[in-house]
Amino acid sequence: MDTLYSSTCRSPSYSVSPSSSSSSSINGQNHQRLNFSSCIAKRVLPAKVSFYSRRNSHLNVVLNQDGAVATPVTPVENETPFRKWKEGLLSSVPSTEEIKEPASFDQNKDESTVSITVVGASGDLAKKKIFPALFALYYEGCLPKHFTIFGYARSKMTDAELRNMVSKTLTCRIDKRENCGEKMDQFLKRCFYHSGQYDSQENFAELDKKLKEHEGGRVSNRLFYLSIPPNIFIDAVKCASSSASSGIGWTRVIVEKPFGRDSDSSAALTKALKQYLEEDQIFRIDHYLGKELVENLSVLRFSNLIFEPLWSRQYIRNVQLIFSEDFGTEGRGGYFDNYGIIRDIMQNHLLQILALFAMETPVSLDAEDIRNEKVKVLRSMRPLQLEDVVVGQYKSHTKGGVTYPAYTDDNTVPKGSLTPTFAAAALFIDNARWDGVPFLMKAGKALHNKSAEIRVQFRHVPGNLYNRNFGTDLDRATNELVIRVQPDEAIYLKINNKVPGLGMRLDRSNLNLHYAARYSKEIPDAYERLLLDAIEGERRLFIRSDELDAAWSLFTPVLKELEEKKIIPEYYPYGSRGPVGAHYLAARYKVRWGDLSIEQ
Ligand SMILES: NC(=O)C1=CN([C@@H]2O[C@H](COP(=O)(O)OP(=O)(O)OC[C@H]3O[C@@H](n4cnc5c(N)ncnc54)[C@H](OP(=O)(O)O)[C@@H]3O)[C@@H](O)[C@H]2O)C=CC1
Ligand SMILES: O=C1O[C@H](COP(=O)(O)O)[C@@H](O)[C@H](O)[C@H]1O
Repeated sequence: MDTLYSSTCRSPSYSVSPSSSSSSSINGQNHQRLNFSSCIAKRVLPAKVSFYSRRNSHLNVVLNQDGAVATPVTPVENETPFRKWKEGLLSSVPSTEEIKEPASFDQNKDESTVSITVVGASGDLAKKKIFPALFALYYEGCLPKHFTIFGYARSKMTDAELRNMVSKTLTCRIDKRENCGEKMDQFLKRCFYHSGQYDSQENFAELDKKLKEHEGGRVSNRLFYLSIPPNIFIDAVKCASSSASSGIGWTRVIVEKPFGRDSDSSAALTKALKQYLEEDQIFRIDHYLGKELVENLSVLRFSNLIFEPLWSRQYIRNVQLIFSEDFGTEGRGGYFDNYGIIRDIMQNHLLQILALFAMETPVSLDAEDIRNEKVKVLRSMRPLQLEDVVVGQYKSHTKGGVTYPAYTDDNTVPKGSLTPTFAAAALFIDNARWDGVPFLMKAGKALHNKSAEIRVQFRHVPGNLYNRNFGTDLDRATNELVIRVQPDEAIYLKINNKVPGLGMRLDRSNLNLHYAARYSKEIPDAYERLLLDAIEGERRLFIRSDELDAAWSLFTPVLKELEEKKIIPEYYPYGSRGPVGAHYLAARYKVRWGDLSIEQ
């Protein structure tokens, strides 16, 4: 059978049965070959994808490798999500956005525009990630025909100055360099700038006027990316929604973390956002969900028979989620000191990975089905205890004649700050699948390497015939699955193997899927995937408010305790492997950190 592709195309009027999973099963009479260059066609999705999860402004088709084959079944205007829901064909109520969307939108798809406004365009994230990701999408042909990008910030800049700033950060795909300079020029011509205050209705109304000029009377869809400090989120949302939202078409807002600093502040932020936006207009970004290997977690688990049966307390001894960076917080100390590593990395990135890893099989790949399962995991987690947390902070260290600073050497960090730059925690999911299995997390700045990985340590083989070949250290003989999220993406499984020869010597070897060796294509940056999803209205990789509440409920009590009791962090040298307390914590649950073993 052909590889199945699911695609969203721009032509109206046809829809396809999800069960049409091969060209032979497609109604013979009305085959149509569609020409399109939509980037989505290049994204392979499993056949059983929920075909109504995407916006009704797109046509979903079943494709073979070299093109699209669609069966016209029912005109799209008769198949709005609202109607499908009423007819019992959708499991969840369609979003207000979907209900509001005018029927004519589909017919005018080619004539609609998308305007992307980067609020805080002069800042670090915009330069480092957002503009380069937008260019990469353009480069790959993933942006709609009519699109405009606006930078918005207080800094005074002309369009030319913005373009100059942006151009310094653009790069071309290493696997496709042709016409790169030309593409950059074309992209930059679509970038504009408007200077304004974040709390000025007047300034946002000026932006609205400029956007309208570019939209040229077409159906206009608007995406605002809030790349600004959190204390000005609400002002910006208020002004954008009342003075610059789209009159016809959708308006969406991507909100960057941090989403509050505890349960109360997060709930207050959500409440304030919802004064101006519906939940389905809010796209809370966690860029780890856009990383290739994090997205692959569900594929690995749900489309390979060999993993899913092992995915429980019956076979898994412990799961480790490890994040480390080999640089400190220099330059971001002002932000970081108010948050610390638990809020910066654990409560969001690592916890999101844990939820995806541990969730039950969702009903479908629909955003709501996946998020429903994730939230169940988060709500099944045992409250985190202070004794299950270790905190550390890096101190100055001199190596090879170079002196690396302590966390508190940064001028923007208060002297004597106790903010953790390292933390380790033992978490438990009190449900039938994971009862008693420790989920260990570890995250730190200024460590010996930069990496993010998931390690799954399996149980011992009962009555193992080869036990005597392993000596006394049976833990070393257990299987371990490693999902290396970054750098140098890989999935490898440590197995025991006979060393070739006449004797019976065993060693541990890796069954290794090394991405650089297997795939020639460059892996897209997480922000590319997430921006594209936001443009398409795909919410699967964004955080829903109940997920956020559950994540904060887990960490808020322990964060409060750490702060109230003024727990002194364990100091570790810059560039080291972190505080020794992390080993004691793991040992309490009979776990050894996999990243610290000799053979990793
Ligand atoms: N940088 C990163 O790597 C990451 C950032 N984030 C989040 O993304 C968002 C943006 O981050 P980043 O670009 O680093 O932030 P910046 O500190 O660079 O701020 C972005 C822009 O906001 C404006 N700004 C900064 N401080 C204030 C202030 N006190 N009052 C009003 N405006 C201000 C400035 O523009 P102007 O003065 O021109 O108006 C600045 O260029 C934040 O929420 C951050 O937490 C999340 C993950 C990673
Ligand atoms: O959200 C954040 O992530 C970065 C790490 O992201 P990565 O994609 O480079 O791994 C981290 O440095 C930063 O402190 C944190 O706010």
